[in-house]
Amino acid sequence: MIELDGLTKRFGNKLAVDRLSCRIKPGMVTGFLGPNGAGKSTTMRMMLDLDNPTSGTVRIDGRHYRELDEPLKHIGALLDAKSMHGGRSAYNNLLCLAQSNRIPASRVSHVLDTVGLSAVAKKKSKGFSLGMGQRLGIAAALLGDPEILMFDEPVNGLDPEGIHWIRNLMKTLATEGRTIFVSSHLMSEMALTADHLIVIGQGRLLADTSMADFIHENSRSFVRMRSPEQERLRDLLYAEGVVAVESGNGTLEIDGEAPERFGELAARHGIVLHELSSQRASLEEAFMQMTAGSVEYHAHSEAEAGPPPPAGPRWGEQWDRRTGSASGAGAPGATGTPDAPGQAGPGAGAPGETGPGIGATDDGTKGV
Ligand SMILES: Nc1ncnc2c1ncn2[C@@H]1O[C@H](COP(=O)(O)OP(=O)(O)OP(=O)(O)O)[C@@H](O)[C@H]1O
Repeated sequence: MIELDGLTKRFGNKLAVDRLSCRIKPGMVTGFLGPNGAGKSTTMRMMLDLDNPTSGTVRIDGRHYRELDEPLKHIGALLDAKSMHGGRSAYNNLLCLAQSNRIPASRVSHVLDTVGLSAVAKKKSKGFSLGMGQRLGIAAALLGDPEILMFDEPVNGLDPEGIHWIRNLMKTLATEGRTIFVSSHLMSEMALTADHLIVIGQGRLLADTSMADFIHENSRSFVRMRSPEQERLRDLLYAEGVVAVESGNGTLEIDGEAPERFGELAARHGIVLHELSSQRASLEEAFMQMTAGSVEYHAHSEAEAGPPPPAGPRWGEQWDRRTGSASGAGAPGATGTPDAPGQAGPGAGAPGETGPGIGATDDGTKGV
């Protein structure tokens, strides 16, 4: 279990994380979502004691990271796959990490096997592809066989087979009762992997809910009908007291209704239908809707912005009414500069730890 209480991080004038409180529970995959610059990485770094909170606390199984005897045995993390020592082999990178955390060397071969890198174990990691680097980072996270695992964008650079593999790995680890916390920008992937979601925007908690509830509460469900006799159909629906909105391409949309009723109605009146379908927004649409007011970095060209939304009342408007949020708000912010010196460094404070801990390599750079 990871517990955040009022976790706050300020970089100069920039409030990166704003009084974040939540529990990340064992036995499930918890997805961590937020637009660019929302504060996800900063939150994860504070969980690993790589950044000092301005205020608030993080507890890992009831204790601060620094109080964990051998941190890698409690929490494993993939934050930055490129942080391994490039001049060392995959095996030696992991061996150094194992030795400095009193983890048996036998675990090195075991985790290399788990991530599918046994064949290249003796190869220098600087020659690794992005996907191989990700796998090596995941191996490092698994090294101490920890109960808590944290992955920041784990599918970056992975091919479809690799994405499938990491998805199953996370689910299996969760089934074993571990706490799995994962951030990703790939919504379709998150929808397939996560059981629970924590969503932040501009450092603040926007949602802490099950995946099913998140999609249900933040997306519009509607029936889509398309007919070569659209006017007749619309008149018929109107006579039945049903509000149908034209949405282009000859389709009509009806909010929150069951399709059976309209199929039967059309059949009774001999109206030909070319489409009758039940629609629900995807996680991606639900996420974009929820975070619309807290997106910091917007695309401004027409091409980037995509086609204009179809006419008629949209579920976004409904959401804005509920929350009072203004869609599309937020000026482009400044890109961050490195944190001030003096923050908790690699493997900071772990009692008796002589080498790198989580988040550190022995050359002092951030690692896993
Ligand atoms: N070391 C730093 N110094 C100053 N500002 C920083 C620093 N690190 C992060 N920031 C700022 O804090 C905010 C949160 O950044 P963070 O990297 O945590 O967001 P994120 O949600 O992980 O973004 P992304 O999805 O783009 O990776 C951003 O506005 C960022 O510019």
